[in-house]
Amino acid sequence: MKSLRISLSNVCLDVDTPTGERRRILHPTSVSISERVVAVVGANGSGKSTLLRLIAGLAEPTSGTVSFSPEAPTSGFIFANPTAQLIMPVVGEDIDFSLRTTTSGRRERRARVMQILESLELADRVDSSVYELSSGERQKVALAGVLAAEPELVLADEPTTLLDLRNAAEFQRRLLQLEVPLVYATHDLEFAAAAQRVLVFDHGRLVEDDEPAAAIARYRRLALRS
Ligand SMILES: Nc1ncnc2c1ncn2[C@@H]1O[C@H](COP(=O)(O)OP(=O)(O)OP(=O)(O)O)[C@@H](O)[C@H]1O
Repeated sequence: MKSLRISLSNVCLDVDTPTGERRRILHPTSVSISERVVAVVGANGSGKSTLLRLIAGLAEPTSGTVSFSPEAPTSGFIFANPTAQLIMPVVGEDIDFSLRTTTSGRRERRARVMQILESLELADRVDSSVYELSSGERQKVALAGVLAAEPELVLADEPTTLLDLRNAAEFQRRLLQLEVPLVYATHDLEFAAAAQRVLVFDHGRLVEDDEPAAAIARYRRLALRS
């Protein structure tokens, strides 16, 4: 696996509120990540998605820099709600669409789509509407779509929130076994514990950055304090 370092240097993000005020949703944050699997935890509204969006380039810092070494990776973003990211209405077409960035031959793509769906035990759904799938199945198709584009970095924002216990466990296992770096935000502390490093956010600030047990213990204290 290629090594990748993600560096945030004094990154701040301010947004305009509907009342015309400026609000700081990420306070100056500096962090350097080179572990393969990093989890981000924190209360609702603490800044987890903001961090992922900044890393993915979906948001621009108000000040500070986000940089990558040796170079900026192509990234795939997995959202909590897969319906938001499925592009095509039919399962096979959605994966085919993602494969267009890596595979030009139509027949070759079809074979790859079938191979991917077989690995997900969804081969019989190739011609189904994505809307007929269960949340778990849809999330698996969304992941397959993201991975089909062969991203060099995967960012996942609460990817198992909609899934039942079995599907969440299976989906988490798949994510953790990826061969590219993974940064994920989650409220599932068992899932967070499977990372190599955990970042804890609180009110738009990075307040802890440690190995999972210590970081999660800190987050529990913080969350249950009041
Ligand atoms: N475009 C925006 N405009 C205004 N406020 C925003 C915008 N994006 C995020 N925020 C605010 O920034 C704060 C942090 O949001 P963020 O989505 O990063 O939180 P989070 O930790 O991912 O929360 P959750 O666990 O609820 O998903 C929240 O208070 C949110 O309302």
